[in-house]
Amino acid sequence: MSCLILPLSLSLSSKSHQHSQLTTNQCLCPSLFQSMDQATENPSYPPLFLTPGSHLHPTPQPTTFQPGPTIQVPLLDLQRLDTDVHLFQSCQKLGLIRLTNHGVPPGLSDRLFGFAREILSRPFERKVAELADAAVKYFWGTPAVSLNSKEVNWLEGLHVSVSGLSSPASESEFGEFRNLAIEYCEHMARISRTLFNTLAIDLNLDEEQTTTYLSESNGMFRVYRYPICPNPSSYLGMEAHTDSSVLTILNEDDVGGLQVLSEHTWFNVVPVPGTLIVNLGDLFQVISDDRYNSVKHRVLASSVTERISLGYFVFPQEDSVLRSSIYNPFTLKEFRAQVQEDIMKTGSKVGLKQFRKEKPNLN
Ligand SMILES: O=C(O)CCC(=O)C(=O)O
Ligand SMILES: [Fe+2]
Repeated sequence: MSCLILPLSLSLSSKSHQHSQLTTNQCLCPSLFQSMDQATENPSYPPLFLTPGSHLHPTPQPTTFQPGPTIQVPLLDLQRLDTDVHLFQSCQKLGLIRLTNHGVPPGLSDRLFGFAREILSRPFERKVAELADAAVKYFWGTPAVSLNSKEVNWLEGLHVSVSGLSSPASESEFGEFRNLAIEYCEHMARISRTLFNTLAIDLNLDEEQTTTYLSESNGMFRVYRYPICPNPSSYLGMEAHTDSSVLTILNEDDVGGLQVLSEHTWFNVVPVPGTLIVNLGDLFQVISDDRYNSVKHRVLASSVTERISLGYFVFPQEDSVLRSSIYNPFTLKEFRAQVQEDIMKTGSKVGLKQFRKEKPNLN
């Protein structure tokens, strides 16, 4: 029997999530009702994610999402990068590495995870009210604060720009969280700079490019919570995407769910405590003339356990022109504008294809 969830009106922009222009849905699927106890009347969950009986449940995707085989992510020691011949090959092949010996104190990560959990488990209405105009922004149902995705992403999160963290507006409610986030982002900046400087050697970047193609002050920090999902084969925690950054650093709890696409297969990335995952973003692919790969990834939803992860994204200087033999020159600002325009038009990110000098032959 197919599971019927009948949305009468569901417009999947982040605005529509927030104002719930959703009317009655009816779900006739018994298995969903069985999962109800877990997912359910959690007052901290966005109404969009409440149980099928809540009348606000969105339409499931037609595709089914499943765990895949496990991938061995190359493990690199941040203290030994110079001598680690595997760095370039690892990044080129998969676009993903695991970092050990990265110097982030375990206590700092633990406290940040603790705060993230505490803030996100506040009642939904409180999160919305407190974070409406705050430097720390709350979002749900979409992969990022300003992305109007056509898919429902089974997640909620906090978004803050590194420059926003130092603004006085972020102090009050989030004092302690903010202090930890500042300290954490300083570590992220150090790690991304160390990695980028090493990779820059292989890219033959000159001094100016090495400086301007990575701007630590232009970083972004997000905390994600992936709520329990009654029907995880029909929804993704985060939809498949490549990151728009130069580099992304992920720190996850032990729940798992991250998957990467390699040779047409979705592989599970199994959490390894104490390590960080680094993935290359679109802008790294550009400045490497496609020698390095911006890896496609996604996050599975879970019907059993909530998942928390921390994401740090680093970008070039806003007005720095990225040059490549394969792509037309563009700035970060132009790239972001194009991504937003594509999402508005098509419901998803088109990405680097838009900037290619020679568009791929579609025939
Ligand atoms: O939560 C995760 O592990 C992945 C997050 C992610 O892909 C992103 O923020 O772009
Ligand atoms: Fe991502």
